[in-house]
Amino acid sequence: MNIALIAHDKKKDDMIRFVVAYKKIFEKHSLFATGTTGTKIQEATGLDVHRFCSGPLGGDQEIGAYIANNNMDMVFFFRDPLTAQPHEPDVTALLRLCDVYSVPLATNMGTGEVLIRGLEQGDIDWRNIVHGNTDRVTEI
Ligand SMILES: O=C(CO)COP(=O)(O)O
Repeated sequence: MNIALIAHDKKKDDMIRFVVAYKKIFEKHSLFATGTTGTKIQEATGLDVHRFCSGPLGGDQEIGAYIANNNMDMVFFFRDPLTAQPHEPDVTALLRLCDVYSVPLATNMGTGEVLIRGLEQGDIDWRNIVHGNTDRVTEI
């Protein structure tokens, strides 16, 4: 599965702890992230993560394009609901695309726990049907 990992600054520590805790699951999948989040995950876990631009510089939109092209199966986007983001329209657009394409999305660690366990026990396997025989990007 292709998995996107994104965290606003005040949620980056949560994201690192989360990926460290579930490294054994994440390492079986292709990981994608916005720039700073991806760098921190790589440093903390040694996992291979494809990094897009930083969120405020277009990274959310790049991940949105993957979703629109059926190239992203799951999104972990740990948002900071208490801090205004300069790129709020991009954030909203990414969340919207998850809903448009029914891509499983966790916006906090609580839901993230459920989603990652669901992934491991096969609850997200229906995404393989959605893929069909389209040419999917699994790595760049
Ligand atoms: O701002 C972000 C998501 O909206 C995250 O971007 P970074 O991972 O580059 O900090």
